[in-house]
Amino acid sequence: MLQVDPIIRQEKKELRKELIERLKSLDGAYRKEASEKMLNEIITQKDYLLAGTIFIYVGTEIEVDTSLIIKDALAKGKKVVVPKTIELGHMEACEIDSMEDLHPGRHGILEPENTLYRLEPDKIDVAFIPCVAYTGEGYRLGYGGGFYDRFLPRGKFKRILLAFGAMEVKKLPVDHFDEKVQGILTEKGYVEV
Ligand SMILES: Nc1nc2c(c(=O)[nH]1)N(C=O)[C@@H](CNc1ccc(C(=O)N[C@@H](CCC(=O)O)C(=O)O)cc1)CN2
Ligand SMILES: Nc1ncnc2c1ncn2[C@@H]1O[C@H](COP(=O)(O)OP(=O)(O)OP(=O)(O)O)[C@@H](O)[C@H]1O
Repeated sequence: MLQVDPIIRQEKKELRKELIERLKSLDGAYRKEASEKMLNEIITQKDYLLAGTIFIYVGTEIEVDTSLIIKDALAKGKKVVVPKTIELGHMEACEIDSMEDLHPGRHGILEPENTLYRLEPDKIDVAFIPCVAYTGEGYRLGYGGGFYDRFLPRGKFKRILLAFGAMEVKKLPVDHFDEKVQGILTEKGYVEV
């Protein structure tokens, strides 16, 4: 069994609550402008340019509007795979051909209806990862499902966090199973960690 430190778990829980509130309170105009800036950043980012297959989350109302990037990637003939949740903590990467392949699933997150077009994680070149908070060192805090901590070790793809700069924090509680990212893309630009 995986050992979870109860103190770290509690710290994450409290921080998550606070940061989800911060995420919700971001101004709509900031969200829109930042999402557009992220598209402009990404289209010049080397890993994205070279990628044949990208794994990218489908942003909700409060997250980055990743539909801009999804459409750009599809228009450029890249293979686009997105998360499809199977059960708590387990997601698979499924290919889409257009935004119309997406339907509301758990928590209203848009996802493909079935796993018919599932792709092995080792076929992914770059993964764009969500968070509710991140540090400059590349640690992230998600909604607490442990989805990404389990998924990321299944492939050797480049891991790029895609988030609002407003969600950066100085420090996060880190447990032994927490997976880091290699790059951070925000509206302020792209940095490697
Ligand atoms: N846009 C987007 N897609 C994403 C994520 C994300 O953060 N953003 N995820 C990032 O991981 C995964 C989905 N995250 C989820 C997190 C929680 C639950 C959920 O059902 N939670 C339960 C309670 C969980 C618990 O018991 O702790 C619930 O709220 O009922 C579902 C999906 C994959 N897709
Ligand atoms: N590799 C793993 N194997 C088994 N369980 C795991 C693993 N990683 C995380 N977990 C479980 O998932 C729970 C949630 O982890 P954590 O709080 O780090 O999620 P998160 O990073 O916020 O969420 P997400 O990855 O879904 O965005 C942990 O308490 C732990 O029980």
